[in-house]
Parts: sequence; C-alpha cells; structure tokens
Amino acid sequence: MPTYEIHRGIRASYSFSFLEVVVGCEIAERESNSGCLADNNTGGKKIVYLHLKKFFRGTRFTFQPFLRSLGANHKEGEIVCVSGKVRTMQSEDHYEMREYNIDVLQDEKDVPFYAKERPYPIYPSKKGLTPTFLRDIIARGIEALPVNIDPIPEDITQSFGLLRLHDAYNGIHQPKSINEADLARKRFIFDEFFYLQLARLFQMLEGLGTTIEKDGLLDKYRQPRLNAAYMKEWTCLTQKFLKALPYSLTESQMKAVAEIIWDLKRPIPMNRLLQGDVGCGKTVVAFLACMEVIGTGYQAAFMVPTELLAIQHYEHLLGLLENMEEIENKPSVALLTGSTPSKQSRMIRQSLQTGETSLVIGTHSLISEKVEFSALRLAVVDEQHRFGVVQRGKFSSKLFNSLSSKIAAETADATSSGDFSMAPHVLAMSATPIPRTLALALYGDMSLTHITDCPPGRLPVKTYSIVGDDEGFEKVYEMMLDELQTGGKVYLVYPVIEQSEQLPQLRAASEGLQSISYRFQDYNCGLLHGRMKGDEKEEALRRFRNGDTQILLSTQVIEVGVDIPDASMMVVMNAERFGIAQLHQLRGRVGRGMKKSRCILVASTASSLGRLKVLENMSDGFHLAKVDLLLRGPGDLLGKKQSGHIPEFPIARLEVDGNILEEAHLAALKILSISHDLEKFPALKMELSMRQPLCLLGD
Ligand SMILES: Nc1ncnc2c1ncn2[C@@H]1O[C@H](COP(=O)(O)OP(=O)(O)OP(=O)(O)O)[C@@H](O)[C@H]1O
Repeated sequence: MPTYEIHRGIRASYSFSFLEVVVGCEIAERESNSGCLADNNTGGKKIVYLHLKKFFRGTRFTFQPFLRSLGANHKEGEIVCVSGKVRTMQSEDHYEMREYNIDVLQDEKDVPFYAKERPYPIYPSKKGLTPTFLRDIIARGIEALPVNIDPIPEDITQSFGLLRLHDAYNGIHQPKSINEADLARKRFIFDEFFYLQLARLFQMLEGLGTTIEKDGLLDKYRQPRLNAAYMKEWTCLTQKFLKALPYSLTESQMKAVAEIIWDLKRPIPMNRLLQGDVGCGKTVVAFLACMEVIGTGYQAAFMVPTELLAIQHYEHLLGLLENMEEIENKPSVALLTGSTPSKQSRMIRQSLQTGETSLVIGTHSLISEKVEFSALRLAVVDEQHRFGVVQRGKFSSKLFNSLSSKIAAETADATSSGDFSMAPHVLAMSATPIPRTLALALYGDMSLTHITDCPPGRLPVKTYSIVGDDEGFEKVYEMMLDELQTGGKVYLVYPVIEQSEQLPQLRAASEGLQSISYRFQDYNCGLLHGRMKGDEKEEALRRFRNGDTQILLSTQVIEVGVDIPDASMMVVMNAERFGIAQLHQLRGRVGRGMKKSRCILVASTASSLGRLKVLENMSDGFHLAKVDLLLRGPGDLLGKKQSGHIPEFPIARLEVDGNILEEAHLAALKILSISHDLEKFPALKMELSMRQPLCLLGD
C-alpha cells in the first residue's frame, strides 16, 4: 500500500460528482518495478490524480460541507494512507476509489497495523465516528469477547465446516488472511439463514401435539419424497375423476397427487407448495386433491388471483365433471368472485355454510369474513405469490366456522371424525418456477412438490428475439400472417394499455388495435387489459378461445394461468421491459397444445437483445429462474409483491449463497430432531428468541 502525500489539497465542483485529489506519491521500489504505476518521476516521487467517490445511500456524497471538512482535515503536504478498492482510469496516472479510508499518518514511517499487507475491514465513517475510532473500539470489544459465546453446538459447526463464533468475529474484523475473512463471512451468512429456518420449523413443531407427529414432520423434510398414498388408497371419487380425464397423468403428476393425498389423510394441516414449469399441468393435480377431500365428506376452496382465472378453472372443472360416469354424489361446484351478483353470492355462501356446495372456486372474496364453510378441509391457493402470507393464513381462521358443523361430524370417515376442528390443509401453487434457494428462504415452512415433466407431445416454443425497427416489424407481420393462414391464433403482448407522453417509446395495446386491425383485415382482433370490466375481459378471452377473434392484443393480464391450447404464436413488444422469468411465463401461454408454437420477443434497441437471447436457447423455467435470480436478484424475479416477503439478509445474498442456505436448513433439522423444544440447547433457544426472525414472516 503506497502512502500518499497530499500535494495540492482538494479540487471539486458541483458539475462533477467526484473529488480530485492531487497527490505526490512515493513509490516503493517493488511497485515501480512491477509497473503498477508507470515511473515518470524524479527521485521516486510522482504526481498521481486520485478521484475519490463516496456514496451514501446511492447519492454521491459531494455536498459542500463534506468537501470543506475534507479540505480542513487534509492539508497540503500531509502524509496519509488511502485504502480501498482502486480502479485505474483511462488517462494515465488517474485512479478512482469509490469506498475508501483516509488515515493521517504521523510521518512516513508510521505504518498502521492494518496496512501491513493483510486484509482489514473498511468501516463507513459517519459524523464524528472515524474509521480509526471504530477500528479501535471494535478491537477492544473483540479482546473482551468470551471464547464460549457460540450458541450453536460445536459438533454442528464442525460438521458444516464453520468457524466458531468467537473466531468468526476475530476473522471478520482482524483477518490474518483473505481466506480467514471469507470463512468468517460464511459463518455470519450461515447464522442469518440458520436462525430463520430454525424459527420456522420450531414454530411448526410447536403447533403439533405428539412426539410422533413432530418426528414425522422432521422426517418429511429430510426425505420429502418418501411418503405417498397410492391409487388404491384414494377415495372412490378421486379414482373416478382420474378415470374420466381426457388424458393420462404424467409420471410426476401422479407422484405429486400421491404425495399430496398422503398428506391429506393425516390429521396435521398440510402446508405444501406445488411447483412446476409453465403448462406442466398443476391445475388437474389440485383438482384431484379437491376430489379427495370431497370424497371424504369435506369441502374444498380454490382461490385464484383474477376473475379470468376463476372462470377458466370453473368451466374447465365443470367440463371434466361432465365426463365422469354417473355417481351418487357428484360434487357440487360454485363460482364466487367480486362480480357475482349479490343475490347469487348470498345463495352460494348459504350453500357453503350448509355443506350443500362442496367446492368453491373464486378470487380473494373467498377469504372474506362473510364466507363461512361447513367443513373446509382443503384450501388451494393458485398463483400463490399474488396473495400475502396473511391472506393465505386467513383460510386457517375458517377452522372456527367449521367447528359448528354437524355435517363434518356426520359425514367424516372413521379416521378423521375426531379431527374436524383442524385448520384446513393448504396447497399453494406457484406460477413462477422458483429456484430451490429462494423457495427455502421464502417458504422454509412449506413442503415442496415438484412436477418435473410436461404432458407428452409438447414441443418447445421456438423463440426469436429481434429489434423492433421497420424491418423487424415487417418480419413479425410476415410470420403472423403465416401463422394465421395455417389456422393459428396470435397473442400480441404490450407493456402498457395507452401510449404515454412520459414513455413514448412504449407500444400500447389500444393504439396497436387500430394498426393491427387495419393490417390484418381478413382476421378479427380482440383487446384485453386490466382496466376492462370483468365481463368484458371474460368476453374477450372467450371470443379468442372460440376462434371468433384470431388475434388478441393484450397486456400482462394474460401472464399467468390463461390456458388456450390452440394459441400458437406470441409477440411481446418492448420485451426488454420484462424480466426473464416473466417472459418465460408469458411465453408459456403458447405451446400448450400439439401445434408447433413460436414466440417473438421484440426489443426496442439492439443493445437489449443480449439478455433476451437467453430465452432463445433455453426453455427450462427453473434454469431461467436461476439466471434471472443471478442477473436481477430475487426482487425482480418474484415481482414486487412476493419479494416483499423475502426476509432481509444483511450479509447473505440469495443469488449466490444458496449452498449455505441448504446447509443451514439441514442444521436446523438436525438440531430440532435432537430436541423438538430446544430445551437441550438453552443458549440457542435464547438466541432464537432474541433474534425474533418470525416477525419477518408478516405481510
Ligand atoms: N397429463 C396431461 N396430458 C395432456 N394434457 C394435460 C395433462 N395435464 C394437463 N394437461 C393440459 O395441459 C394444459 C396446461 O395445464 P395447466 O393449465 O394445469 O398448467 P399449469 O401447470 O397450471 O401451467 P401455468 O402455470 O402455465 O398456468 C391444460 O390444457 C391441461 O388440460
């Protein structure tokens, strides 16, 4: 680390967002030989320009008082040690440091311990608290730190190759090597994940009655695929529903159903997340789960985020039930959304209360206080990231409404007659494939079921990314015409409904309708967006489904769940505005039938093509989600609403620290299987209560 002599104070101006410090630099022999700083000096000294940039919450810290204080603290001719990450700049002898420490030295021989060629921490300096002061008090704190402060048992830290806590504090503040600093960092990341996992599992165990149940739950997490109820154990209704399906389930759909039904048969509320790539057939798996509880005399509720989806699922289910051979008690199904007329809505609520209706499909109106169930046993939450933790939890309160139920007591079979007061099972379905790391961080308390294959005969959607200039659009129109002439249907997806002055470069669905209708006069166009009324949206989708319209101009409202198997082409305008995972979701609206489908991502500029190219070569949603996680972080991958539920990790980064999260999950399981109530680990229990990570789970 060379020391610098401040040669000419500080020069800065409002128009530049950096400070330029001109320094005389004494170059050590070794460094000048290494060519790190070109030697054009005389007598070992040269002029170096150092551009210091300080950031504070994203704002460049260049306001006048700061500059003045820097000017006052550092005088010409002073010997200082400037430390931080150095970047060379284009012009010779100019360097830039964004985060730095400036330590004033007594004289040229005064080299502080932290500059003796070993890594050392850089603390942010705040008013009156200099890095030197912070270093000093932290060093004293560490000296006074007892050796045995680690609440995690030694065999656990040993088996996961972790530093003990005392060593980690030492290693992070006064590392002897970079390796030691890395190990210390790993230990703190581990702790962030570990206490979260421990708290979630601990809370779940607390909710269970017997040791056998608790052990069973921990076993399930350890070997999540072990438990399955095979077909002969399913209710007669479920088996008949399965038989009536117009297709056979894929292997992993069957496995998923078996796994879920195994849970449904147990007197412990299930909390399971069903994941799979777009179009893999999650809905039918959930329908089978509903049939299973209905087959034992209970009710099921199926909650979806939009009215469009509710109607789609409702009609889909009615169609499947119609195919079923006559049975004595065909399930009665109702649709309840915000637009259901009040008289009808009252009747539906009544029939749910009496138990006459066994399955209700609807939007969040299902969790309104007015809706009471006679014996709700299963709540399916589709596209669950659209609902908050609290909303999902509201189904649990339906338990109390079920208590008064006579029907439940009368119709429940022998094994379940004693437990009809239980909170309902929850089956959540995720639309976005979520990498396991993220799923663990978000839903550490949920069991995971994966559908890993797609229905047979599906062809990957051929994806193209092109620039949206005149030539590009000509190509798009040609492809559209070709698609339409061969009987296909086309979605055009726009980022906005109407053109705005602020963002004139964004193409808008409403304006598109005129130009596309004009261009494709032999075909009919429809429009679908979030500002339309419920019945208008439904009508637009129905017309597209029936083939009355062949081109549907839409916004992201069709992103999730919409299932029109013969739609075979999608064009996404201003595609760079969407995340990779979101584009994959959109693309999943085509390629759901047997027709070869294509998706064209139209980029506004050539420079944004690079990111879109990833989609050209990759069709696996889980893989893409991982890429998105790395490129844009969990916030963008999950969208605003869901990422609001990600706990904050001050040190860890979910996109790169996934392995440590897995280890932390395993360690938490190991600890809890030794002591369910943590009584054998009092220090750990105390630490857990102090950290209170559960508050992070709230909405
Ligand atoms: N085993 C199967 N064989 C053939 N077709 C199937 C099978 N399972 C489901 N399907 C059909 O595949 C289509 C997609 O299913 P579904 O809507 O359940 O997908 P999804 O997993 O919910 O996807 P997304 O998240 O994209 O909405 C539907 O038309 C459904 O009828």
